[in-house]
Amino acid sequence: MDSITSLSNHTQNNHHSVLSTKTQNGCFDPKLGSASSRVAMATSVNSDPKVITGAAGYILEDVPHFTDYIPNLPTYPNPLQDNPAYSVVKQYFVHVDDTVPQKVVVHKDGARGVHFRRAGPRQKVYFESDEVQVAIVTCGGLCPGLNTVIRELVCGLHHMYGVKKVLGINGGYRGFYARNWITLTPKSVNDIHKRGGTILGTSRGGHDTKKIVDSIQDRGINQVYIIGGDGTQRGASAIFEEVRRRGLKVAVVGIPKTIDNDIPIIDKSFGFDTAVEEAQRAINAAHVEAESVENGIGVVKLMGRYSGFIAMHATLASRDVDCCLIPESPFYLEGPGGLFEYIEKRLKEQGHMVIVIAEGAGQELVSESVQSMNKQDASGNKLLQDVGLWISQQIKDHFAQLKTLAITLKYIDPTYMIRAIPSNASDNVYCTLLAQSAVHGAMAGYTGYTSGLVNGRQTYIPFYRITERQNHVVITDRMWARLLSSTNQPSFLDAKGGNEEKKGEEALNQLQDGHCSDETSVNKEINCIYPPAC
Ligand SMILES: Nc1ncnc2c1ncn2[C@@H]1O[C@H](COP(=O)(O)OP(=O)(O)O)[C@@H](O)[C@H]1O
Ligand SMILES: O=P(O)(O)OC[C@H]1O[C@](O)(COP(=O)(O)O)[C@@H](O)[C@@H]1O
Ligand SMILES: [Mg+2]
Repeated sequence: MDSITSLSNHTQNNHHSVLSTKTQNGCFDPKLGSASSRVAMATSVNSDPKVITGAAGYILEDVPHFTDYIPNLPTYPNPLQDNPAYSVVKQYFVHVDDTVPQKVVVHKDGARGVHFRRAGPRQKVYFESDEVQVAIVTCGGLCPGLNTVIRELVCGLHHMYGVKKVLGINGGYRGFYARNWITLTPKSVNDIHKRGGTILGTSRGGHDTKKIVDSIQDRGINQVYIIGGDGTQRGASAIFEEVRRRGLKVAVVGIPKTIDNDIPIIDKSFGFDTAVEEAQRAINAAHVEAESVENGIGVVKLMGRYSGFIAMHATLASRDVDCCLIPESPFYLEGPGGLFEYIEKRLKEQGHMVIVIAEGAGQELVSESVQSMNKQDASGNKLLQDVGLWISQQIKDHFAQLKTLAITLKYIDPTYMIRAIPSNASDNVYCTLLAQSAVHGAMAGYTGYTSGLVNGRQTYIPFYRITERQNHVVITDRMWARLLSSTNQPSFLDAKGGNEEKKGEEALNQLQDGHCSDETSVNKEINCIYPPAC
C-alpha cells in the first residue's frame, strides 16, 4: 500500500469492542448476560484494529494477516495460475490495493470514507496445498444455503487449491471438543445443496474458546471456517484472538449466516431471498383464505427477532399485505390511528385484509397483557412470546365486543418452514461466491475476518465491524416509507404516549449525532441526509 499510511492503533481503540461475555478461563457463558446487556458490558481486550488512512478522507478498515504476528513466513505461487479454467482470465488476481467503499453514494466534496479489503485470489499464497488442514463448523439457527456454503468450501478448497484434508465439526462450537469430526470430500458433499438444514448439525449455547483452540492445535488444523450469525461471529472473534495470542498459523474465517438479515455492513445475508420467497406462499394462503369469506382477516407471523427485514420484504414483494408490523416500529391497538381502527377501515373498503407480523414486533404490548416471561434461550437470546397468536386473539376479542362487524380470522405461522428449506438459485450463487472468497482470503494469509458482500463486491470485513451492532430496519429511511405507501397502513406515530414527538426527536438526534445508518443495500441507498457526517 504505497499511498496510504497507518493510523495510530491507540486512537482506534474505541472501534474495537469485544461483545463476548467470557468467564475467566475463556468460556462463553450465555447465563452471564442477555444479548443486549452483553453489548453494554463490552470491554476492549483484543488486538488493535488495522486502520489505514489515505488521501481525501480514505480509510481502510483492514483485516489481520499472518505477517502481523508471525515473522518470516514463506510464500508460494498461487496454484490457480496453472489452472486451465482461471489462467486465461485477465487480471484474475486481485490487486493488493483493491478496496471496496462502504458507502456508494458520495458527494462532490465529501470524504472518501471507509473501505474494506476486496476479496479474491492473490498472486502469492501462504500455504502449500498438502499442508492445509481445514475445519468447518455451523452454529446458531438454521438458514437456507448452509449446505451450499459447506459444499462450496469443500469443493473450492479441493478444486482451486488442491486441499484434500477437510473435516466437519458436528453440532456447532461444542463439537470441536465434545463430538467426533467428519471427513468431507467433494464426493460426500456433492448433493447436499439440494437439502435444507446443515449436514454438520448446529447448536446454541455456550462453549469453551480455549478448549476449541486446544483441539485445533492438537489436530493440526490451520484453516477454520465458521458459519453463523452474530453470536457465532463473536465466538469466532474470540477464537481468532486466542489463536493469535498463541502465535498459531491458523486462519480463522467467518461466514455470516442469519435468516433475519440482522448482520451489519453486508448487503444481505445468504438465505434471506429464499426465506422471503417462501414467506410469499404463506401470505398467498392468508390472502386466499381472507378473500374467500366476508370480512376475512389473514394473519401471518414471520421470523425476525429484533429486525423486521423478512416481514418488510415479504410485504413489499407480495402486494397482498395491508399491514406489516415489525419490531422497529411500535404500534398500538385502540383509538385513533390504531390497528383496530385501520382494520375496520380496510374491511369496509375491501371486505378482507392481510396482516404480516414479525415475531419480535409488539413484544412490549404482549408483556403488558400476558405475564412477562423474561426468559432466554441457550445462547442468551431473548425468548419471545407468540405475538401472532396474541394479536389474532386481540383482534377476535375486539370485533366480538364491537358486535357490528363479524370477522373470520385465520392465523398462519410458517416460522420454521421459511428457514428449513434449501436455498433458491440466486442464494446458491451467492453462497458459492461467499465460500470461494473465504477460501481465497485464508490461502492468502488473511485471518480474523468475515467474508461478506458490500455494495455487490466480495470483501473481507474485520470481526469487530460485524459484531459491534445489529442491523435494523430504519423506519426513518425510504424503504419503510415505500412500504407504508404500498400498504397504506398507519405509521402509528401519533400514539397517545406522544410517540410521534419521541420518534421525531430520535430521528433528529440520529442526524445530529452524525449517525448514518449503514444498513444492508436492502435499505442502504437511503443512508445519509447530511453529507458531512457520512
Ligand atoms: N457473545 C458471544 N460471545 C462468544 N460466543 C457467543 C456469543 N453469543 C453466542 N456465542 C456462541 O455462538 C453460538 C451461536 O450463537 P447464537 O446466538 O445461538 O446464534 P447466531 O450465531 O446464529 O446468532 C453459540 O453456541 C455460542 O456458544
Ligand atoms: O427456535 P430457534 O432455533 O431458537 O430459532 C428461532 C430464532 O432463530 C432466528 O431465525 C434467528 O436465528 P440466528 O440468531 O441463529 O440467526 C430468529 O428469527 C428466531 O427467533
Ligand atoms: Mg443471532
